[in-house]
Amino acid sequence: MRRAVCPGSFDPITNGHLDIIARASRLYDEVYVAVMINKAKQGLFTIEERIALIEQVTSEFGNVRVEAFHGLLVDFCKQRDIPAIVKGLRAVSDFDYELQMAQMNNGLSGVETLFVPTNPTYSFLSSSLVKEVAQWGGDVSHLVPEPVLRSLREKLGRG
Ligand SMILES: O=C(O)c1ccc2[nH]nc(Br)c2c1
Ligand SMILES: O=C(O)c1ccc2[nH]nc(Br)c2c1
Repeated sequence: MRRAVCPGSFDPITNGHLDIIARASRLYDEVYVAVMINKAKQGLFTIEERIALIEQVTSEFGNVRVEAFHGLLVDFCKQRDIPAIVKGLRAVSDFDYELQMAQMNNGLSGVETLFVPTNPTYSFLSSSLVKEVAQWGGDVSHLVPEPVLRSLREKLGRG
């Protein structure tokens, strides 16, 4: 059983994230989406809301499991026998940090990181930008899945 993990905060999941997860789900038998619990940062969506939204929009793939985690990603991987991390790369600016993390994770545990070039349509996309635009009433309907759009509108009363 070939497993991979797509880690992130997913606050909330965007079409860019969903594209990476969809492509990973076609490459691996089982894909874990690991939602990072970050006590230091109060997100717009709770961990439970993020997990529910991800489960809703990935259920059609049939091989995606969504779980919260805190601490080291390599420990999450070790506990579930996951040898590969799959991450999207939007631009060269992502690469510096991602390379450092990949080398650290591989050094710590042997877990490999595979990079998927994002669909150019989503190169500019991030959760924080979506939240920023939505809270000022901008149209993000083409940037997030429908259930996320509904939740954003409920939370922000706009967008
Ligand atoms: O949600 C995040 O924080 C986040 C960050 C970086 C990311 N790379 N690939 C994916 Br999917 C991804 C998700
Ligand atoms: O949403 C973000 O913050 C974020 C960051 C970095 C990312 N790389 N690839 C993807 Br998809 C991605 C998403």
